[in-house]
Amino acid sequence: TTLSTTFLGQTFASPLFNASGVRCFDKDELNSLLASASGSLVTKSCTREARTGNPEPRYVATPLGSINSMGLPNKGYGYYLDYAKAHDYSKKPLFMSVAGLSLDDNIAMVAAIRDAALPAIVELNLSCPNVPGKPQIAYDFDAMDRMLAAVSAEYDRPFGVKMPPYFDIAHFDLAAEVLNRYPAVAFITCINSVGNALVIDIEREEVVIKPKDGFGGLGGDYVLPTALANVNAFHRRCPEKRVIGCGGVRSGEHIFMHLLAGASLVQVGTALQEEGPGIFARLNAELAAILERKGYASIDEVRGRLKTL
Ligand SMILES: CC(C)(C)CCc1c(C(=O)O)[nH]c(=O)[nH]c1=O
Repeated sequence: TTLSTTFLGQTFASPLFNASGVRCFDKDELNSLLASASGSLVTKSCTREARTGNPEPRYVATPLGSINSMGLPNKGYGYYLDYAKAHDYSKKPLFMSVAGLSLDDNIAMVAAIRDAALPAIVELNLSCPNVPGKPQIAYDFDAMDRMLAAVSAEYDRPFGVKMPPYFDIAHFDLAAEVLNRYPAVAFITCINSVGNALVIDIEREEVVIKPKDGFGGLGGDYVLPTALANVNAFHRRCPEKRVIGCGGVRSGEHIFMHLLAGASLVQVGTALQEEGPGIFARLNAELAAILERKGYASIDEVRGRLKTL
């Protein structure tokens, strides 16, 4: 059996890599992912200028996952573009995550990435903030449409989008309708963290993270069924596009679920943060054992095979 697959014309020895934001802040962390058994790596979502992000504690692990309100700390897009220019693409493909604070910032960043003419694959973070008082871009369908029209006009190559979870069938329909207007959107990464959760420490009778009164994005075991639903919903609605699964992956079995639901590649967030890049060797082995046991020759045969009753 083989874990290798091709995606946007590039070869991946394993379908597994980090979720953007996790262990990918600077070149040391990125090089640790490069040295790991992951099939790829993605950079921390970048903004035009470097950001320190929110005050700590801003990430906390819990028995069932994690909560975070990092506040987009990053080195600025130039740092990650330099990393992408120096990267050896024969080792493994590289994704760049972009999360501009405005449409103009996204345009400026993707134009610079375009001009660098690299094999790097852009993942546009649509959980990026909207104007104050309005929901994140991906929850404001007109704003998402305008953002994708502008970015796809500027960035004349295939790219992908990182989506927050949706919870209403009508929202799956509306979001997919917008995405299907843009053939340049070649893949959809589902899901980003489940927004604005609240974790409470009863001994201290306190929240556990400092920013936003303790409200933050949820990851880990809590989100696996929601992640699988979003992967499958967009897999069904966007047959011309690929889906990257993200959310709740901690074992080979979870990866297999994402593949059945329609994922082509699979990202690991909370479990990678907690276990470290060594997790990819463990997950590759667990996934290969499942494929062997079930008689699958490759992960491509599993994709989208989920049966309904
Ligand atoms: C939530 C934003 C700060 C607008 C984007 C960056 C981001 C963050 C973050 O930097 O707080 N955390 C996540 O779990 N997902 C994200 O996409």
